[in-house]
Amino acid sequence: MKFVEYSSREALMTGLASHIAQELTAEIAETGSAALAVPGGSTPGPIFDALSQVDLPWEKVSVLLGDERWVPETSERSNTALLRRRLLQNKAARATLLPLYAPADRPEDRLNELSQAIENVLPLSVCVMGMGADMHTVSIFPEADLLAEAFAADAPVLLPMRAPGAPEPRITLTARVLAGSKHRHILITGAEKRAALERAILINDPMKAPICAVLSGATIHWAD
Ligand SMILES: O=C1O[C@H](COP(=O)(O)O)[C@@H](O)[C@H](O)[C@H]1O
Repeated sequence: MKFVEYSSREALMTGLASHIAQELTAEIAETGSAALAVPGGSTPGPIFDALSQVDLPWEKVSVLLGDERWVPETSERSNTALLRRRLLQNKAARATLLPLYAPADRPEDRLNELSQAIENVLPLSVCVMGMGADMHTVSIFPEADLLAEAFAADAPVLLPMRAPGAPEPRITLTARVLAGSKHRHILITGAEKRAALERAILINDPMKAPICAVLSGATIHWAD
């Protein structure tokens, strides 16, 4: 695990966006295509804005979320809507979105079809993850119903997830897929999340602090 501290949030967002762009460029040069997984929530918007302007062969890039709230894109809680609004714009409009939501009452109803499209692009080239102050990452929350399943070595690509800290059902990539990505980045801002990360490192138990499952080999990017 590597920890990088930036002088400001702006420096973090532009620095990490340029790092991601370099990794995608190298992957496309080597294999002809790339898959980028990104977080939702309130933190990554400025990285999406910066990335959307980067000159890349975006038509060779598949983009997916690490997790989604099971709500339609018309909801203000939709991570997919955020992605469409901030990342899949400008030059990055040519990228292919692999959806984590399809209209249905429950994630279980669409899990197979959503998983199949993702299976085709594994391993992920670049995976950026966020973290909540409760130490969850993607939608793997402490006390979630399928917590142990999300950490299994033979876990499926996607799992539905329900947790006390999440107001709606979720769908999430599992730890196996996240840890299997070629490049892994964790994006956190502010003193509260830094303290939560330090607590997680001390706890060192993914069942209590899910972020622990993806720390090994990852670079943590932080600014106050
Ligand atoms: O619910 C979620 O939370 C985490 C953290 O979000 P933030 O608003 O604190 O940045 C996010 O990484 C995840 O993708 C999202 O679904």
